[in-house]
Amino acid sequence: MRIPIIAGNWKMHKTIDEAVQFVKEIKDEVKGTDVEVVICAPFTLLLPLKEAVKDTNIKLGAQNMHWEEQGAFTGEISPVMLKDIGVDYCIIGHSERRQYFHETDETVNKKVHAALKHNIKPIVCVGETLEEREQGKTEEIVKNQIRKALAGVPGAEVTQIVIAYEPIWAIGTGKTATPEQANEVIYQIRETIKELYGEDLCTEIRIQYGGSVKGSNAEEIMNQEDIDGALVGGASLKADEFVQIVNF
Ligand SMILES: O=C(CO)COP(=O)(O)O
Repeated sequence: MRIPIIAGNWKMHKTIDEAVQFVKEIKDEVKGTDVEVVICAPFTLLLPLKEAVKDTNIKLGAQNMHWEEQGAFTGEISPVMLKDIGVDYCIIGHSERRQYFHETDETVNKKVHAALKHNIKPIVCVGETLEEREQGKTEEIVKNQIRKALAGVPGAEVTQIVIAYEPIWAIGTGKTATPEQANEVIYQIRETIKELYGEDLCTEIRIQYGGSVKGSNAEEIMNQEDIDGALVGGASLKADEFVQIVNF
């Protein structure tokens, strides 16, 4: 039985006051849910949010991390630092990081290993561009990203990982993949996990969809057989919209 996970990815948004206020507004509204609720916030908000989510069912995630524990890496944040705050999750390999900050399949893999070592659950993002989809390469691209992201991860740890399928053409564009399109690729991802880790583990691992998820389409997406949750960008910034998605 996979517990669905709905995670907000706030990207580069919100001040401390806004973040704390957001938690105040949603905490009673989401406490009855059966899904796991996560907010992935900018680094500056993690400590105040940790305090704000105390005694709630809301978990905390970061949006990136370095793979080293410490060192001369100006501007970076390590898994040790995130664990020190008490972060539960970290998004790894978001397409915006791949596109704007030179994240590669290799650095994604290093970060996945580092996160697992420090008991931070990685939310690993994969997804194709519009051009790749139009060329019929979606499956090949996504399967390849999965194999490289998980390289060297033992079966005993793989179910700690959450995978987020985020077609790049659906991020922030208002263009959602149809629930069937999303489910089809997520099914293929599960097949890849099956090839790598066998039948049991592939039915345990959670795979989210991300890309223009909002209150009005959350239910049809979440009702798909292989989709175990959502990674929500823009709509996770508005308290009422995020509550609606969590309570789909
Ligand atoms: O990138 C996303 C979540 O990580 C999706 O963003 P939007 O929900 O704004 O399309």
